[in-house]
Amino acid sequence: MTVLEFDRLRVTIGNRPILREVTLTVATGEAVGLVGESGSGKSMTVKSVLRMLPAGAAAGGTIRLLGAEIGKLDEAALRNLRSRDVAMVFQDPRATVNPVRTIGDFLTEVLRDQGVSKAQARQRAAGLLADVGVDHIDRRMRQRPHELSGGLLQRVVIAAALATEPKLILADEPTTALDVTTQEEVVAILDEQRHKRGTALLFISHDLELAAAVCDRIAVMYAGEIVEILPAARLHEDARHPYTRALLRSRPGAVPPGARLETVPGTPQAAFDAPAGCVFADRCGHATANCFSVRPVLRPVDSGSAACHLLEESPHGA
Ligand SMILES: Nc1ncnc2c1ncn2[C@@H]1O[C@H](COP(=O)(O)OP(=O)(O)OP(=O)(O)O)[C@@H](O)[C@H]1O
Repeated sequence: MTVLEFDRLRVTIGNRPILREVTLTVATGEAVGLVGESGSGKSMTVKSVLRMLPAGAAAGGTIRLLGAEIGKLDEAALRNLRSRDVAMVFQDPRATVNPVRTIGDFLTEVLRDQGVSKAQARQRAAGLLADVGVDHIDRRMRQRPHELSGGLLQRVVIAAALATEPKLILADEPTTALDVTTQEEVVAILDEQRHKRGTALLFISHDLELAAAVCDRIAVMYAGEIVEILPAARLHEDARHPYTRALLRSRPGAVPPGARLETVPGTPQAAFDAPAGCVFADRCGHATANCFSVRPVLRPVDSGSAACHLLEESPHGA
């Protein structure tokens, strides 16, 4: 069953295109990673799901969440989805948790909003903290956010996200603000808990390898478009789009220690000044005249799909 479906999602701000024809699905219990460089449109895609786009933004195409078309929901239905069926985890836990309330109040409030009694809410909150690996639970419940490290606080945010037993978690760079060891621990907790509960996950990251470690499928974004979708387990073997391959070569682990690291040539493009044809054409070492004039669409390639003329049998078929 499909939990979330983007069908040719387009977003513009003023008359600037931000997202162009984003088509992607997330199935029940599936984890999909949305990866790409800064400005590629990952956050805008996620914000579209709960109609949280910035003022002045307009969306086209359709998004279906648990069968409901997002654009057609009234405010009450949207609030229900936000408070019950979909949870969000952002980069900075300190921006999510009220700084003057205790951790216990923060968690029990989420549960009380679901109609759970006060005593039960405290018990469930303690259980959730244990699930995400928080120790000294009684003390933590009495503490305020500034008394907890970033990693610990992000665990609290994950506990709150799990509290409503959502069908889908939207995680936007949930570990970017943390140091590497803490990052791994927090990602492992998210991974373990969503597997245990069968929760679907849309995981936003600029880090391909991190996304591949926790996701079933990876969607690679560039300049407001998805250029490739492939199974995470086949990332290195099956990546075919020149941009995905360039990203993989530019990872620190891709070269032996001391060897010079490759970078993706050129600078990232924004959707609004992308060329008429392929968005990656002017950074691609293999582009032909066709790539600059005709826009490629996602087509099946190996175990996934890619939008690249060079991978098509008939280069003019797009
Ligand atoms: N409030 C806004 N007003 C106008 N343009 C915006 C706004 N927020 C983002 N953009 C533009 O939308 C495009 C996509 O941005 P988005 O934040 O979705 O990228 P991202 O891939 O999530 O990047 P990052 O990893 O840096 O968060 C960028 O070109 C960005 O400059």
